[in-house]
Amino acid sequence: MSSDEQARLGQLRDEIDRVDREIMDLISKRAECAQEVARVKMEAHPGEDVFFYRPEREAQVLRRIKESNPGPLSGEEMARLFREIMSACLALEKPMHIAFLGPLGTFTQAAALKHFGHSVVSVPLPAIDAVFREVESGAAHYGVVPVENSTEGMINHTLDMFMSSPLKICGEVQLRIHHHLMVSPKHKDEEIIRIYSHQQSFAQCRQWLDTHRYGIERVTVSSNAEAARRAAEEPGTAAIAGDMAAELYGLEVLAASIEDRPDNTTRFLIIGREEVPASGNDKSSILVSMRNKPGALYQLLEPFHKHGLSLTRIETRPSPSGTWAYVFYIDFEGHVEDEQVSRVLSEIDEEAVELKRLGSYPIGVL
Ligand SMILES: O=C(O)C(=O)C[C@]1(C(=O)O)C=C[C@@H](O)C=C1
Repeated sequence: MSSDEQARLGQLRDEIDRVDREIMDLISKRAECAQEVARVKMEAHPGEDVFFYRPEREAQVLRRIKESNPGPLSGEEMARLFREIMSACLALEKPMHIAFLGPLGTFTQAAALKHFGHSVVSVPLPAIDAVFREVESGAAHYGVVPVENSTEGMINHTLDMFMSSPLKICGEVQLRIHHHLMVSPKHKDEEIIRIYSHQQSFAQCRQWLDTHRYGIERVTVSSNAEAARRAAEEPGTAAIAGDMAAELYGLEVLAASIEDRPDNTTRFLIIGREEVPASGNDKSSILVSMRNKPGALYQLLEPFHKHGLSLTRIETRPSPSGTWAYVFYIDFEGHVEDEQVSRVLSEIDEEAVELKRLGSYPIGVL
């Protein structure tokens, strides 16, 4: 290294050290403000269940950061940094217990960390209904469950849980899903005779498997983290799973991003016990059952058209009790506090056998 280069780097690193100290002082000031916010909330609601996590406020903060970011870091990158700062500030107020479809290393865990940041207590559970129960009982503050995949469609188990659960949808988060074929470095010289994965992951990589690993036995297991765990132990096996599972079980990636569609994305819902106030850019979800008669679907959709509300999804599910002919799961833009939304809902209510409001929540920011 030339002495000129050394001198220049020395100056720049001194500058970086100075900036780091300033950032640290400012983050500490921000954390003290969050602690003060917690005191104010507790004083205002003595003896009550205080909601420290404010999804609408977090969405507003992250949106503002993205919009006002001067660069050169991208808006997404800057928002991710602030996501972690807010997560640490919230943990000072109250550490959040987040239940999710486990085990550790699943895409649902990755979605939970993307949404809440890393300063949370992770509660991996073996099934979607167990996540609902954990939040319903109050053992976890919030839950994270997958609801739809861009390649494979809806996750019906999650939709069906809302028919009986009192929980509300408090948020959504989308995750680009990259699947990798992975093996244990201990067994990598052996011929692969079996591949483990979750049924959804097999479906999302079907064409790649048919082209590149045709004829190898495919064994479906409960999650792709479980697939990675098995591949780590059993010689002659591989797993299809994501980065977190590869890291957790020390597997080596043989073929990366083998999903058939490059835009393969899963949407996850955040479930909780309380309703979320409007954030300024929100979505709502409802379950509606209509009488089995001609024009029922038209009657259901007409108020949305009349009041100019955009539907983002409509799904039909079979009724759990024989009394409902159809159950429609509907997502649309807007918040129940909006006048048009409350008009649409009361018009639907007049025609429906049952209307269940699942919640209004900020449109995913990250
Ligand atoms: O504004 C609040 O209510 C806070 O508690 C502060 C704060 C933050 O760090 O900005 C922390 C947690 C909440 O989820 C939202 C925002």
